[in-house]
This record gives sequence, structure tokens and C-alpha cells, in this order.
Amino acid sequence: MRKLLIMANWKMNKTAGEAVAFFDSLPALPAEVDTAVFAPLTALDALSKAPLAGVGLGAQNFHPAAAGAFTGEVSLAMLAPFGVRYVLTGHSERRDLFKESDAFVAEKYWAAADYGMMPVLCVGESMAIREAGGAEAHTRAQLDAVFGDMTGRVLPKEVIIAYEPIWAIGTGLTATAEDAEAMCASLRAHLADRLGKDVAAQARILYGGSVKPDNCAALFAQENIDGGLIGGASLEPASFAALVEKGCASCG
Ligand SMILES: O=C(CO)COP(=O)(O)O
Repeated sequence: MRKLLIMANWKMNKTAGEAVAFFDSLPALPAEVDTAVFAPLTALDALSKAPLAGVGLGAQNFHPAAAGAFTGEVSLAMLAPFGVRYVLTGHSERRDLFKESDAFVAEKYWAAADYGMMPVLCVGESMAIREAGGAEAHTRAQLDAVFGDMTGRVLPKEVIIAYEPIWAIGTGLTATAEDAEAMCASLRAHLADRLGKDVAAQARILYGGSVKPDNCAALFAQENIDGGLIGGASLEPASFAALVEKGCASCG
């Protein structure tokens, strides 16, 4: 039985002070659900000193190199002292707006795994790809870019995938629970091909894209959906807590 995992991606929102204020007013969360927040880099120092009530800390971005001439970037070693456990890789906003290629996403994924952090690999198709019937092939190829050649690779402690259809992100258009389940089941089957049945059975596959307290229960109740990666609805403490509560209830 995979434990529900609900992760907040705050994107470019919240100053350090606002991030701490979020946790000041966050109600106690049920221990039956794992939670984490991908905070902006500038909030990590303050959050590392604040009580986070069991919520794990994640970083939205990093550079895979250990050090060097990469103006504006931060390394994993720079993030680690703040207690960062999770890092995002392959988010569609990084792919589309900042031109991160499949190869660069893979480099980041394995740099994080090698460093001992838990990378969350995001995959997802555009509306054009979905309408052309290519959603499964596209997202499976995104998995292959990372897991296609496992020579010399050591997987992170946990494999976490976030299926985020681009057309559902920030649009209010959520995939139906059935469509999201079909995609997550397809991704899990592909993980089984690439990484073996046991790894696939234990991997947590999250859904992201306009998840809200009023639509999360049906999504989280699906067999192959093990939680959510939440943008907009994670910004308010009450809304984030409601997602965790409803998710907890939906999983019995
Ligand atoms: O991109 C997302 C999380 O990474 C989803 O964002 P929204 O929940 O705002 O659609």
C-alpha cells in the first residue's frame, strides 16, 4: 500500500516572510499523508529555522553541476544545508519557459539521485499532443529520457513521478479522474518495463494540474494515483490543509 503524498509547488510565490507565515497558520495535518513544499530558493533559509510540522522541504530548481560558471544557478550542495530533501525535475514550466531539454532533465535527475536527494520527475503532454492521441507515447518517452539507459545508475531512495498534463496546469481544466488514472497506470506499466515490477509497484505517481479541495478526492482515490503536486491551491494554508484532509479521507 503506497502512502499518499501531497506536494505543494509554490512556483514564484511567497517571500521568505510569507512562507514562514504560511506555516504559522497551517493547521495540524494528519500523519497518514506525507507532505512537502517546494518553496522558492529565497525562502529556504527562513523555513529551515521554522517549525514545519512534519512537512518536508523541497527546492524547485538547481543546477546539476557541483560548482562552476553558471551565473544565477545553485547547486545541490548549496541546498542541502537547509534541509532540502526533494527537488523538482522536468516541470513543464522549466521545459517550456527555460528550454530544459530531456537530456538536461535527465542530468538533473541523476545528479539529485547521486547526491542523495529525492528528485520528483514531472512529465506531461500538451493539448495538441493529447488531441493527436500521443499522450501516452509522449510521457513514456519522457520517462525513457531518464530511465532508458540504467547502466551504472543507482535509483534514488524513492521513485516519484508527477503526471502533469500541461493543458491542466493553472487553467482550471482538470483531467477527469478516469483519464488521469489511465495515464498514471500507463506510466506505472512503463516503469515496470524499465525498472522492474517491484520498483514500479512502490513508485509514487502523483497527478498535478488544477487540483483543488473540491476535486481531489476522486483523483486520489484512483488505484494508480498516489497523491498530488499542487500549484495554486497550495498557496493558502486552509486550502492546502483541506487537500491533505480530503486526500486522507479518500484513501480510507
Ligand atoms: O504545475 C503544477 C504543480 O507543479 C500545477 O499547478 P496548478 O495546481 O496551479 O494547476
